[in-house]
Amino acid sequence: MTDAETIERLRRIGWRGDSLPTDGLRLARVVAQHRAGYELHDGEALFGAQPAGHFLKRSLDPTERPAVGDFVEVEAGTPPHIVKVLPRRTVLSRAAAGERYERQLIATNIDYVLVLTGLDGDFNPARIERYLSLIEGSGAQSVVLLSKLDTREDAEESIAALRERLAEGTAIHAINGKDADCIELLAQYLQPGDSAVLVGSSGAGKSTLTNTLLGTERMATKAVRAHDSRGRHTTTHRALLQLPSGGCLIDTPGMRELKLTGDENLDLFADIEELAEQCRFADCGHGSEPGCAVQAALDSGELLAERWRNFLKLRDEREDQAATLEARLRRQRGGRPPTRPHGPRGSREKE
Ligand SMILES: Nc1nc2c(ncn2[C@@H]2O[C@H](COP(=O)(O)OP(=O)(O)OP(=O)(O)O)[C@@H](O)[C@H]2O)c(=O)[nH]1
Ligand SMILES: [Zn+2]
Repeated sequence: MTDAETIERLRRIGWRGDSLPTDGLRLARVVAQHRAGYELHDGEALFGAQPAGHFLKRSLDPTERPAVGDFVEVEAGTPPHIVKVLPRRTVLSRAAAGERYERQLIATNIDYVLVLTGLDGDFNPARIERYLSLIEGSGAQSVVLLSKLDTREDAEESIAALRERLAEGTAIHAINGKDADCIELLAQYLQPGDSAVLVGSSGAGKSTLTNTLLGTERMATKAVRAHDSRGRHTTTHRALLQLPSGGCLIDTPGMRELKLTGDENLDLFADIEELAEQCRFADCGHGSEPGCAVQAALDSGELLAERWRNFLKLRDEREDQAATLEARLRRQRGGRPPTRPHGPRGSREKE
């Protein structure tokens, strides 16, 4: 195969570079990670690989290890070894409090995260908001897809409420995942070289939409998938789907549901942060303190109670996680209190 052909193949699975590695190394994309190793795709076929020794050092920041979505340089061998991870253009990650505080990569080099929610019983604007906050800052663009439009006659109301709630300019499309019209509608996010992931809770319609996008190249049905999950080989066939539109869909178990834990970015609530800055006390708890701008906004209706509750929920989760982590670190240090980077906070009135 000529270099031009190899480059063409790699471009089709999302690579943006223009020169191939030398020294007999080849380029490939990580499409799945198993306990036993990595599953790679070179634009033509899948193959297994192991990480080179330097990726296994305990001292290595885990985010520097190969992750799903990465383009990597591979050394031939039995098995082949991943020797280098190329720079990432986007990084989807979440905070993980394990043995030590670390960031856990979900996927890299993803251009679009399609957040799918059914307009049926599954419809939950707060959950959509939390998905978006997880994606925010990753470099990937989020696209909200509302499936099962065909099952609702009054969907307009739900869609309008959601639009009102999400940041202006957020892409929102209501679809019937079984209808081939989706192909054209979503083509803008699945252009040649684009990488997308489809996330959403069970039953939202991810497989249905994937099948529609694949057209004739049908994906395994639910029954078949249950069977497939036992055999690694067949499961990995689904890991990277090249769509007729030219884009590719990375579909790895575990990514589909993008667990909503960790330090979701709170930037989506910038308006609330701004409000809080106007409170009289710098450490206002936004309860019954005099001069609380948040309470005033809630009273006047400027701030919706539900939005405020969502903000608190997200913040509490983050604080819980930080506290758990701190306690664990303290135990490891033998009970000494943590050293704080800043002094104690008192009730300071703002100047
Ligand atoms: N009427 C209608 N039904 C849909 C639509 N999308 C999905 N469904 C149905 O909803 C059910 C669940 O769809 P799936 O595609 O299996 O959902 P999933 O998100 O892949 O679910 P998991 O595999 O559990 O993660 C199926 O019975 C689909 O036929 C839609 O747009 N309209
Ligand atoms: Zn306040």
